[in-house]
Amino acid sequence: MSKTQYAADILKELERTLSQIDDAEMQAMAEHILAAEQIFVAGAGRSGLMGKAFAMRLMQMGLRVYVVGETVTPGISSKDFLLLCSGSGETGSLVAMAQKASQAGAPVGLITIKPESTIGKLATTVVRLPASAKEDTATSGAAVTIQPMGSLFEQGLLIGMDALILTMMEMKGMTGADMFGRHANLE
Ligand SMILES: O=P(O)(O)OC[C@H]1O[C@](O)(CO)[C@@H](O)[C@@H]1O
Repeated sequence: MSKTQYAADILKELERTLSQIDDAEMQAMAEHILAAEQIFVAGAGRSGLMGKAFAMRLMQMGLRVYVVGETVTPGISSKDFLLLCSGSGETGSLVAMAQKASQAGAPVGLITIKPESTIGKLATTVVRLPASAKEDTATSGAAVTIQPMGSLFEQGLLIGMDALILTMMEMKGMTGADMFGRHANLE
């Protein structure tokens, strides 16, 4: 198949996936994030990279945000919010984080393919992104995506979380210009 046809097929998969996100779930996630004193973001591998991209935008919105595992990340408390990005909702390190945050009284948010997962059951608020999980692509996921492992979920995460940023900017009456002043200048 041609390279541009592959790209066109990926875009079709993404459009189908993103159009199934529930607006009310996105709104609830935005409200939790804006209500938190501090936001902690985590995900494994490529899901985590998308989480980091989201954390950058939260910082540029003027929110106090940390990526879990960084040297400057403090402890979580009940006034904070933990946002986990996990297609499967079963990644071991993230399950442990969700348990610890819950024990500390912090609400947990999850963006996932599987709201019924272990993390989904621990979470206070969930956004379902109906892509195909990395373990499914070898079998039933083939019907959902031509892409390997969690690619469709990870792409959906990036765009879905950018939509979440726009939602929160609207809620706060904020523009891109307001945020640009916080862009890194040591690059
Ligand atoms: O999103 P999940 O299910 O927590 O899985 C994360 C894992 O999936 C991958 O993103 C692969 O698609 C890995 O980089 C990472 O180990």
